[in-house]
Amino acid sequence: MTVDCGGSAVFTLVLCSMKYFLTRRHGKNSNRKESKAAYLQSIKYSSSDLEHATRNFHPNNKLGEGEFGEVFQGILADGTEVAVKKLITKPEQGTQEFLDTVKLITSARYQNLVKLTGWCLEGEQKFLVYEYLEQKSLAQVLLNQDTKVAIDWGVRCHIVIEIARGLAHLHESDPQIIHGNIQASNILLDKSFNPKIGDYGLRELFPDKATSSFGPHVAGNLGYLAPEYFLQGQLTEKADTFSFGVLALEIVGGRSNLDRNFAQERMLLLEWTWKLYEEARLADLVDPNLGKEYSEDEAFRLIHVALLCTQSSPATRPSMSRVLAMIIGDAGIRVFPSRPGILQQLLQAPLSQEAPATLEITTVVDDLHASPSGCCDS
Ligand SMILES: Nc1ncnc2c1ncn2[C@@H]1O[C@H](COP(=O)(O)OP(=O)(O)OP(=O)(O)O)[C@@H](O)[C@H]1O
Repeated sequence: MTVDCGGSAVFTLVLCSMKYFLTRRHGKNSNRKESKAAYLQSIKYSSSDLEHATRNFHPNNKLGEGEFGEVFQGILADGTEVAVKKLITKPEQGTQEFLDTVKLITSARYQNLVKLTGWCLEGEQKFLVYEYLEQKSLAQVLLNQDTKVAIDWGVRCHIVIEIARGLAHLHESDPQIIHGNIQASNILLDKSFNPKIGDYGLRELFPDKATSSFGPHVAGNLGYLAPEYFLQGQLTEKADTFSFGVLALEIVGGRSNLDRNFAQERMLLLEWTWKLYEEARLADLVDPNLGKEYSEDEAFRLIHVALLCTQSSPATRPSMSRVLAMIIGDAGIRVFPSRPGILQQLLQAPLSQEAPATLEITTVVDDLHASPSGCCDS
């Protein structure tokens, strides 16, 4: 009897605590939703705010143009410097999709990601407002002959490590975000050369911007693309790993993944790296501008990891958190890479110094589509 009575008291107590816990959790969730909605409202701008900020989208304020639209430098009414992305969207791309994208981007907030500080939706006009990064993009400071600056070895290592950290964060966030377009122009640098990944979360808004549709813009970035993504549209986090590997080699080498100023065998960075790896001449890959001011151990480690990232088969590429651990020395590198992704081989065959890359690649892929056997498994 006593036991029964105690049992039912315990049962009631358990029920009450569960009810209390669930109510609190529900309360917390709805509070979180409300505060998120309030936050999104607080960073909403009108198009006239942005016109004011960018001097009516004056050409002198234009920072550049990418696959998602033009980017303008602006100063908001409170004096904050921003970069305003004027999205090219189709009328059928609805309000909800855009708002979902804004939510997704704001949810992924992290120190190594370019922060979204505002948005604007008016009719068919859609804008994203980002923090302004003073040093602009890695493509400008590392790869562009006219705008490049000297970046020492320590800073290069810092940049590679922080990009890896940012990508690992995107891949492990809930919901997962696959970038799909990691390249030097999407890595922005603040005044202390801390890198931040830009253009994340936009792939969902532009699902038809598959990289296999050729535009002159896309063709310029082909060297970053994992073969399975380029040829079959298979986008997983391992496609980002591949692009990261190519980017890491660019940072070590101080050159673009495709540089027609070099002789044929050096034109494609990934092919050239593989050749040097096989011949045990990895020091020849390191940017000659660094002279002897770099650590050979660190450079070889980075190159080794980059080759693992660019393996043909996505399954054999490491996750980004593993990549990070290997780069910073928290995990050993126990695997030897084999020849990297097949796309490089496809590109190399018809590549010449004069012909435009788009046509050459289209021809190669047309041939592949005509052939009955798959190419990515080989
Ligand atoms: N937040 C920012 N701060 C400073 N400059 C920026 C910022 N965002 C973009 N830019 C500049 O605008 C240019 C265009 O950026 P955008 O992201 O639209 O295109 P992209 O990176 O060149 O190409 P893609 O669309 O293929 O990624 C960049 O190269 C960079 O110089």
